[in-house]
Amino acid sequence: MLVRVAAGIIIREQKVFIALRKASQHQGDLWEFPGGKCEAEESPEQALARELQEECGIVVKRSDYFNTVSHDYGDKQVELVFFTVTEFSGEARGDEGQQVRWVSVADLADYSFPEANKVIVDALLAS
Ligand SMILES: Nc1nc2c([nH]c(=O)n2[C@H]2C[C@H](O)[C@@H](COP(=O)(O)OP(=O)(O)OP(=O)(O)O)O2)c(=O)[nH]1
Ligand SMILES: [Mg+2]
Repeated sequence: MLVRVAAGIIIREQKVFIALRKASQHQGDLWEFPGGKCEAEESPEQALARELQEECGIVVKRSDYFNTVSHDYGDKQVELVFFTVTEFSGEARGDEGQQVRWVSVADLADYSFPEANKVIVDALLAS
């Protein structure tokens, strides 16, 4: 099963917004950049905007392509399209009951992310 996912690296005042995946979800109990699966006929940008509104309650005003990561989890193959989100309206929150946090880029090293995120987190830490 190959799924295409759009995820947002939401940045405000040098901090990044991350969310904890629910234990019951795939790659559960790990931190993520919020986002979700692209529906048929939906571009990654459109999926990103929809998912961030649903999961975090924000309206994306500016997103920029960051990187694409393909990863095989064995039970699931994902193509993750990451965007930075630097302008949005609303206050980012966990609208699906998920724990959320604004963390400084350097502190991302203290959080456990799914394996596919390693290259992204490393790139942010090096930036
Ligand atoms: N959103 C997000 N998903 C990630 C990240 N890293 C990573 O490996 N994934 C994987 C976990 C999942 O297999 C898939 C994303 O699925 P999802 O659970 O967010 O999808 P969704 O929001 O549409 O949720 P659902 O309808 O399946 O509940 O991508 C990440 O940083 N953010
Ligand atoms: Mg999601």
